[in-house]
Amino acid sequence: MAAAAAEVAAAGGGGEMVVVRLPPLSQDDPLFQDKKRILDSRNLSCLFQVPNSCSAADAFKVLDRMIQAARIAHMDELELYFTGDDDFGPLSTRNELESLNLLLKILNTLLLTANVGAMGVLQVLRDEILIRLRSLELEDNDQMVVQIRNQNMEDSLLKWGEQHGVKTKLQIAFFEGAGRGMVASENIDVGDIALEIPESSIISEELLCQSGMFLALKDLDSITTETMLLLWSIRERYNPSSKFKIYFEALPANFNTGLSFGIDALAALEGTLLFDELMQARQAIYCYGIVILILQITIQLHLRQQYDELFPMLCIKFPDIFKQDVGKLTTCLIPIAGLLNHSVCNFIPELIPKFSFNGPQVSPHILNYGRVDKVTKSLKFPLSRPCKAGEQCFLSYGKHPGSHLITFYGFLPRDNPYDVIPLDLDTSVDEEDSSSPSVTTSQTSHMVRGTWLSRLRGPPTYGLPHRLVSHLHAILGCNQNESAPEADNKENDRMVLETLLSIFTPMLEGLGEPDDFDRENACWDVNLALDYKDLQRRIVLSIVTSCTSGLAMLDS
Ligand SMILES: C[S@@+](CC[C@H](N)C(=O)[O-])C[C@H]1O[C@@H](n2cnc3c(N)ncnc32)[C@H](O)[C@@H]1O
Repeated sequence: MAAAAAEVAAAGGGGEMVVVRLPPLSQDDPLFQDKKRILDSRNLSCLFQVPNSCSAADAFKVLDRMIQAARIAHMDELELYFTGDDDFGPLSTRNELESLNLLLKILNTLLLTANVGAMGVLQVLRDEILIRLRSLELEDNDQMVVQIRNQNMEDSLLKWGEQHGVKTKLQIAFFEGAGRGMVASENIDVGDIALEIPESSIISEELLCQSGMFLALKDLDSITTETMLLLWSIRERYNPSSKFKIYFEALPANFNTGLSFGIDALAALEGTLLFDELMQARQAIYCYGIVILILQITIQLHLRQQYDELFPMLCIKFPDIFKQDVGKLTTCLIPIAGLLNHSVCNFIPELIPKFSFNGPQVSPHILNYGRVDKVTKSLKFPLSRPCKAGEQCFLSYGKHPGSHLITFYGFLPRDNPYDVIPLDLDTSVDEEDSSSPSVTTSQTSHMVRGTWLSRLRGPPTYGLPHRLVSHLHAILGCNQNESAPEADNKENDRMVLETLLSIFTPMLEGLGEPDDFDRENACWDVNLALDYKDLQRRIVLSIVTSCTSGLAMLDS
């Protein structure tokens, strides 16, 4: 947070004001214009003033506006696309966690230097944010099932970590369907550091640079950091005196991901987006594999096999790590932190009707961990929301759709807001033709997702994305008009819903009926492929159902 010093300004009536500044929107943000438009339409800026002497109720009114501004600043592309301009939020757990944590950080910084007058109101604001963050705990009533297993290897790994300066409030446990994960060994609050890994225990390019292998490889043309890390890891894995011996021994014996799908699983996926994604990823690996094979001859190691084994692990990228501090490093292996399981940012429970899925409804505890602390020379994993003793602590691997998570990690989360189906409408209209200036009707790339994630089911959008609906109104030449007779507007809605039905009904038919498969005896990859197909079917079916019930509403 840039210069969030305690600022106190004189108010008109002689009283004093606390000034809270949010970071201005970055002009480099591709969503800058959209965000600015929404902020302006709500008369919000990044500057807020709260009189020192105001009541808690008045302070909360300003806080609500601060939170609104923070939510808009943290909107991602999907939230912008799926959220109507009049949706004040909360928009998603991720958005809410990021927004509240930003405000908490600003208020904590202000409190460090605040005068006595400002202290009271700042504390009221900070406490309210903590209450809101702690209330997100309520979601964790349905965790993954713990399994009792021999975990000598995992205990050795934690002991190894301790000896190498790792500090942690987490233990390792086994979970049904997810392998190992990390569990809070005590109550950990918002902002507490759950895990701290010294830079010297991270397998990164810097470590590589200190090895003899780096000297041998660095002059090879087009060798990437990932390849060098891979080669280093393969050799180090069999080095009996390696500092990382225990870490390598504790790696999973096999990685079951989409990249290792067999022919039956691929056949089940034919015609889906995941099929295309898997083919592309395999192609990329094939090219990458050629580089490896050349190197294999050069350094005479039996690489291919280990390459296949290690590739997914090496795919675990931490793109933000070292961003500011070291600059170029992007990929690294982080012992112990690599045991944190992923949770998608589910929606806030009161907003998501739980009729669609009955599985675990959890959201990540760790969202931001991207920087090596220059002072402590360690990578810290602070909590963005509390984790109670005994509960699994989840990390967000990023805003990934299910297809990506299957391809590289081998699992498919439920209720993932990033599971969207892209829709290319190849007609565009001049924006001037649109009666609604807030909608980019020339945008032809649209998308849909499960309509169970929408708050609005009735007109004007019937649970469908407002941008898509507005675009269709425009290209069908049937824009809504408040002064037109109701029957005309209904007819316009009908045209849009029927057009959508004509797109999605064949798509649903193309996905076929749910397979009458003996799931119990099917291989893991076929089951995962079928889960994915079921999810696609459920998304498309929800669109068809929303259109059909919209048409029924228009009839009634
Ligand atoms: C970085 S590792 C996490 C530790 C891993 N569970 C282990 O036993 O080593 C990533 C792998 O954990 C599993 N995983 C992570 N999050 C999961 C989730 N929410 N559901 C199911 N499996 C998950 C997947 O197998 C994934 O490839």
